[in-house]
Amino acid sequence: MSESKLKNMATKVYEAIGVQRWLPSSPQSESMSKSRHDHVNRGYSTTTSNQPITIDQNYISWLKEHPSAITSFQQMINASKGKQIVVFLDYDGTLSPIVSDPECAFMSDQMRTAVRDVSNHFPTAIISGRSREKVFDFVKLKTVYYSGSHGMDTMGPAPKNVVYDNKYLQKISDNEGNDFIVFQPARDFLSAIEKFSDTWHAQMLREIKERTENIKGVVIEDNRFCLSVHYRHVKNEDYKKLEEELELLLVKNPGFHITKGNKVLELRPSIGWNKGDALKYLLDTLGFHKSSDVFPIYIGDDTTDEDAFKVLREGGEGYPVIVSSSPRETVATHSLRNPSEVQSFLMRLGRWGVDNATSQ
Ligand SMILES: O=P(O)(O)OC[C@H]1O[C@H](O[C@H]2O[C@H](CO)[C@@H](O)[C@H](O)[C@H]2O)[C@H](O)[C@@H](O)[C@@H]1O
Repeated sequence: MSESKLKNMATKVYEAIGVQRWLPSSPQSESMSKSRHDHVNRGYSTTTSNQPITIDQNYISWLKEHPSAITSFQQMINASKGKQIVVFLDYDGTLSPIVSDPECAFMSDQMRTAVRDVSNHFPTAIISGRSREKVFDFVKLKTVYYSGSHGMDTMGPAPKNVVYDNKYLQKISDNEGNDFIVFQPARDFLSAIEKFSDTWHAQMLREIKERTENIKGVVIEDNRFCLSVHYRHVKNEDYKKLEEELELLLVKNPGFHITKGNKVLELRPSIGWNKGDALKYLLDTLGFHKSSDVFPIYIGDDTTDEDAFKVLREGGEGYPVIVSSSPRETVATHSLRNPSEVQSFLMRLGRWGVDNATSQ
């Protein structure tokens, strides 16, 4: 299927389900622009067990452009005044540390508590490259929206006043009678592929395995609407070969493209839908059609999170936060060093939610 056909199809999907694009227009507030240039209250060097830790000067300069979201917390709260805070989180590298085995990227109980406390006060969604089911298995919270396969498979507590088309957008209930919404914008694409013998990912998985069986260290992960090919354990000299094999695979499967993440190559259907689209879709579903009503916070560490940061920057509102302990090219305005800083930030936000609820 050609790329233009796929694009048309994606447009039709949006029209069919009545997705309104969330396109905020108001300029960046003064307090937000000011907070970008706030002094960053992180030590230039520090010590643990008498061992000096030197912080890279390039990182310090970068921090001035992307101040700590913890240090700037109060400015963020000021900028959100009168608006509903909505929290978006990436999973790997944000809520769990990067580990060498993708199956073992567990979330700590403390992080789970922090996310739960935040979700008790603010609508909260996790948008991940992994399959939705896998993220749920790690997080295990029913109060949160899950958007897997880079936003192509979204599920969460069913909001009121939503019109279901029972194809792309469905309502399901669990054994306890709780209602959930499921939104899969790439569904047409999957069924088109499914017309041929078995499912596309079964075919692709088989072919990737065949093509990469002689490359030591490759780990393939089935993320339902996307396939991840991990190369963290592949020797540098074998990387080129892996890339070439995947490019050859795309020649036979032109409806797919490759994106690059953290030591991972991802095969994705070319439907023009990314984490930024998922963010806009979720805001719309939650009833925030006007940017002036909402203050979205998005925290993520991956290149794929940049699409969501861009949505917030284009709107001039919200709070895009990159998780990185080294200088990185990013459109995020703020930063957190690692998942443990993400946890501190979320704990503070959860506490603020409690205080704010009791003071009202
Ligand atoms: O959008 P995300 O939630 O950040 O998912 C992106 C990919 O994350 C996972 O891979 C990354 O984390 C692994 C565990 O720490 C690590 O071993 C791997 O090298 C990283 O790329 C996940 O396994 C992928 O499927 C996701 O696409």
